Amino acid sequence: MSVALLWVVTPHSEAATGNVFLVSAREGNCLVNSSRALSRDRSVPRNVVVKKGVKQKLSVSSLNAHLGNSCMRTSGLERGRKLSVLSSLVATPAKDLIMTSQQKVYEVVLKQAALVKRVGNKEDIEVKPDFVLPGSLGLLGEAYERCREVCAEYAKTFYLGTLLMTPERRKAIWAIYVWCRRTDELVDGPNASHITPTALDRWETRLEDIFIGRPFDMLDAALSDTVSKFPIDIQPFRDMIEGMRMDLQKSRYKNFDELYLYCYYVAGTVGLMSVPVMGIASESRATTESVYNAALALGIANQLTNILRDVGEDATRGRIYLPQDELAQSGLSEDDIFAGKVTDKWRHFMKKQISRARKFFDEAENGITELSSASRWPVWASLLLYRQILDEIETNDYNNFTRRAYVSKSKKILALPTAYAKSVVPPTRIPSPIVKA
Ligand SMILES: CC(C)=CCC/C(C)=C/CC/C(C)=C/CC/C(C)=C/[C@@H]1[C@@H](COP(=O)(O)OP(=O)(O)O)[C@]1(C)CC/C=C(\C)CC/C=C(\C)CCC=C(C)C
Repeated sequence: MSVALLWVVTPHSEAATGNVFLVSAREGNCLVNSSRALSRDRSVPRNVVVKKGVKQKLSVSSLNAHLGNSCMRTSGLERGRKLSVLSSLVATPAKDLIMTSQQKVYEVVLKQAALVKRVGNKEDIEVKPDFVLPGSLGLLGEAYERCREVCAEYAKTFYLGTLLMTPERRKAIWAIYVWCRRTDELVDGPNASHITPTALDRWETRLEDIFIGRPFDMLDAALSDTVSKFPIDIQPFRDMIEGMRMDLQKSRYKNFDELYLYCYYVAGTVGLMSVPVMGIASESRATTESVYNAALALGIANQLTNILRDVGEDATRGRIYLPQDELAQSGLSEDDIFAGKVTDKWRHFMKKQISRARKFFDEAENGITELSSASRWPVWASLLLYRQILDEIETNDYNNFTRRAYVSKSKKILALPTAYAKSVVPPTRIPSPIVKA
């Protein structure tokens, strides 16, 4: 993965403003809001303030490099390791035995949908204006600007799509994107070999701090502001970190149930984080749950596609993100994957995997139409572009061992007007079996 150079702000002076006191905890970009009075209660207004600093050229991975240092001295370490989604979802071991990963994840979907229903998710969501303290004028704006730059650098097409969204929504999506990208970089970036479960625990502590309005650095501050404005729950963020833990510990998946859970953790979560920002169209008659389910499906579809594209590359790292029982059913062994020979058995296996990924894309499609109008185009574009990777694997005669399936620039450009045409289709108006409760 390429590592783009980014401009980030490094605080260089301490600033005390009202009851919010920002301290540069070390030379790096560590922001600590010392106001312990800040409540966990989401109804209490939280001020996210970032400190003015000098610009320094850094990479995304170097932004995470301080994870092992003193900035993590704060309370979170004492809080101990967080419970995994499984333990939070499954009340009893007996229940654990009978629930599939899809059922467990669906409980998260219901929880997220309920939150949005409670808070309300009108298309014209009223976003609170930035609360700017004297001396911090525009710093939040600067934080979002850094997020915009990361997004524009790493995800060009998607970034263009976000420009169609309302300014508040697009800023929020950039902030979420940056947090996801940094989280992924922990286990997938150049410093990945140094990442330990403890480092991920610290990252989770930092996440908790973001949600209580105590951002550690500039980029965290943007997310802190975002989660104070939109009905976004912390669970999908925690779950993404859980996915990174899984990646550290596990390199084989017994069956699709195990793989599904991994895909939820690292990608389905992105869908759940994004919908509260994107908004559901006010005229939509679909249930909130069904829209969240579609968002989850798009994340799963993207991740399955990603896995199928990268089989060869992952194998060189000793990783096989494929259901082992299905490999065996097709008469394939691990050695066949490491040998990397395209055989009829492999083609047969791949056809089944591609067909499953396409089903998840199909499931996502209906949900996109229910999103607020300005959010539909970037999501359609992302679906069409990612789904084409599956077509390219077929074009490569299923050689995903030594050939990377890639969608040409011209095909990408062609997909954009198609995405636009799909995005102008209005949401369902007639009540359907999945009408809002
Ligand atoms: C419009 C849109 C796509 C919004 C999502 C924006 C967002 C917050 C993206 C974060 C993506 C990210 C960096 C995730 C970290 C984990 C990860 C890397 C997941 C893989 C993404 C692909 O990234 P890439 O091709 O760069 O992979 P490499 O790192 O190079 O290997 C994933 C495959 C998952 C991405 C998942 C999504 C984009 C979920 C999309 C779902 C929605 C936006 C919900 C839409 C709503 C409905 C109702 C369908």
